[in-house]
Amino acid sequence: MARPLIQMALDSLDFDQTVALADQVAPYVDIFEIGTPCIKYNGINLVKELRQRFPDKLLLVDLKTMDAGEYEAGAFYAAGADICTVLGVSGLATIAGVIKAAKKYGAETQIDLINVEDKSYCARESVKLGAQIMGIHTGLDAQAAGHTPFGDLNEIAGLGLGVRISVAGGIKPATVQQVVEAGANIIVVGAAIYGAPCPATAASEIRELVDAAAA
Ligand SMILES: O=C([C@H](O)CO)[C@H](O)[C@H](O)COP(=O)(O)O
Repeated sequence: MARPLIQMALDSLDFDQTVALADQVAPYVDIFEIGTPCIKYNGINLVKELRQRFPDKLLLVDLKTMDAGEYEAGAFYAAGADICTVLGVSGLATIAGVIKAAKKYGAETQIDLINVEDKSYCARESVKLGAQIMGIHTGLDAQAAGHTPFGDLNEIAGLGLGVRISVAGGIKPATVQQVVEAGANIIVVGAAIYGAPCPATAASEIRELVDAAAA
């Protein structure tokens, strides 16, 4: 099995704390995600800062675009994003716009399937348009209501779409093996790292667990 990537969700609103956390966990993760609240609060300068500080990391900007796909995402790809997210619920025209912007910069598009009613249909159509990553995502509010991403992950992995699958939504050490075995290629971790007493230690533990599960 190819080594799954670990994506660190940077969900703080504070610019300096975000950069400091990225510094701490950098040795253990593959992708820095600038989370939606974080990018809304800090804007494109944070993309430029992380791009400059971490030229070897993949940078995902969690725009969760809902409209004006090409126009909105284009600026973030231009600033150095390797991946931008677009909401599956936005519809195929907006998804196609983000994909068009990504292609212009040799970058990638992730479809966030959060709250999409027919996830299989959305995933299939998005792949036809050229999306490279399907994002299985149970958001923070849905997590608080007791939901998990595991059922959706099994559904989308079972389609055999030939694209990478990202999973997010309360992933922690105890659930790493389950999501790797279910077919996730990108493991997104936020609170289980940034909420730990030592984020670097927590990230290191997740790295070991991911690599062991994939071995
Ligand atoms: O995308 C996220 C959330 O919707 C806020 O934008 C989180 O970054 C994602 O859920 C990962 O964080 P955890 O669930 O805390 O692991």
